[in-house]
Parts: sequence; C-alpha cells; structure tokens
Amino acid sequence: MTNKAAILVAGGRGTRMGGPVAKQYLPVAGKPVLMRTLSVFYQVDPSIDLILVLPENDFSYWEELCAEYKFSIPHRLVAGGNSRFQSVRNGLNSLNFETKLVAVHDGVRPFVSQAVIEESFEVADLNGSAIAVISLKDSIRKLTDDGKSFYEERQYFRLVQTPQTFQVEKIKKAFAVTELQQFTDDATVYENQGWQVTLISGNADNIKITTPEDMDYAEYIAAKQMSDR
Ligand SMILES: Nc1ccn([C@@H]2O[C@H](COP(=O)(O)OP(=O)(O)OP(=O)(O)O)[C@@H](O)[C@H]2O)c(=O)n1
Ligand SMILES: C[C@](O)(CO)[C@H](O)COP(=O)(O)O
Repeated sequence: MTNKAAILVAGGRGTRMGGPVAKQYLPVAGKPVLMRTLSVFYQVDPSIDLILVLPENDFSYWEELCAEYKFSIPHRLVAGGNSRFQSVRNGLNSLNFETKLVAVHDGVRPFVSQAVIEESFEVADLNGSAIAVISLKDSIRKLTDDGKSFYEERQYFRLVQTPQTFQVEKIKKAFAVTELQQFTDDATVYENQGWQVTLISGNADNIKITTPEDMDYAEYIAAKQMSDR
C-alpha cells in the first residue's frame, strides 16, 4: 500500500469555458484532459492512490468515456461539492488511513511536470507543505476601490499553481476546522491554521485550462511535448 495520494479536483462546471461538454472531459490532442492529468501522476509512481473528484451526475459519463478511450489507469471516484473547497474536503475525507502525503491538483492542469510532482512530495514530507508557484513576467499594479492604481514590486509576488502537497494529518485538520469556504486554494486553508507554507518552483506549461483560448494553447503544449519525445 502506498502512503501517497493525489486528489484531482474536477467537480466544476467550466462556466468560463462554456460549451456543451465540461472542460475537464474535452479532448486535447485526441485525449480527454482528465486522462492526461491522471497519466502524469501515474507515471510518477503507479502506487499513488489516485482520487478523481467529479460531479456525482457525471460518474456514468466518465465511465463511458474511460471505456471509449480504453483508459485503464486505476483511480477512485469521489463526488464533488458546490465549491472547490467542498470538493477538496470530500477528497480528503476519502483518504485511506495509511496515507501520509497528499497532492491536491486541479484536474484541468494536465501539463504539470513529473519533476514538480516528485519535488512536491519530497518537500511536503520534510516541511509539511509544498506549493507550486511561478514568477511573474509582466509588471503589476494594485487597484483601489476609488479607481486608482499603484505600482507594486513584482519580485515580491508569485502566481500560484497546483499541485499543493501536504502532510495528510495537517491538511485534514485545516479543512476540518475551517468555517470559511471562499478560499480559492488549499495553501490558504493550511496557512489559516498559522502554519507557514513552503513554495517550490512550478512549470510554466502547467496552465489551468479555464477559457476557450486556453484550449488552443493546450493543443500547442501537447504538440510540443510530442515533438520533444
Ligand atoms: N465545485 C467545484 C468547483 C471547481 N472544482 C475544480 O477546481 C478546479 C479549478 O477550478 P476552475 O478552473 O474554476 O473550474 P470550474 O469551476 O469548472 O470553472 P468555472 O469557474 O469557469 O465554472 C477545476 O479542476 C474544477 O473542476 C471542483 O472540483 N469542484
Ligand atoms: C487552486 C488554483 O488553481 C491556484 O491558482 C486557483 O486558486 C483555482 O481558482 P478557481 O477560481 O477555482 O479556478
């Protein structure tokens, strides 16, 4: 039995993407987004307990999709909630008792690198958490409520990705005691307990597929990965 798990959250509806099929099921270079994401974690270590959080109404659709694509990577399905926070909490509640480390990852980030996943488990094992972030390339400005804007030094900011990997005992406690559910990521829930998060470098291709133009970029990244092999 492994002591590592990955919760791939895909319980959303993809309203910013639009379209009749939710973005997590759309094919990129001929393979549905979620199958790509599951495959990366499986390639890192086939013994990772893979938990896929989906809207409960989509379970049978997903099973049909797996049959259609002959997708055989073992994983467990867990029902999502009304918010990302609730979907992650449902995933955490489904962990086996022997699991010591858990990576929480957006199902719609299929281009996370194996190196980032490996490092996130190593660093979380040592420090309690490992949060993938990348530096900003553009300048930034902070907006105020009265319509003004101010310069901010970009060296003090990072863009936050997933995976966000944690020691299970700590992240389960953080989610169990947290009342506020508007947090947009898991690092913030952890930090809300007074624990400092540890940042690691993410990979630039690890985009969160969110809007229609991201699908073009995703096709480009997938083609680049194929030609690099
Ligand atoms: N109730 C929810 C909402 C979101 N997510 C997941 O959290 C990840 C990041 O969320 P986002 O990109 O915002 O996805 P959606 O909520 O589907 O998109 P939108 O906000 O455009 O509706 C996605 O993999 C999404 O499926 C989830 O598991 N459960
Ligand atoms: C978790 C996340 O992907 C980190 O950048 C992000 O906060 C998710 O935000 P969303 O509004 O749920 O897409």
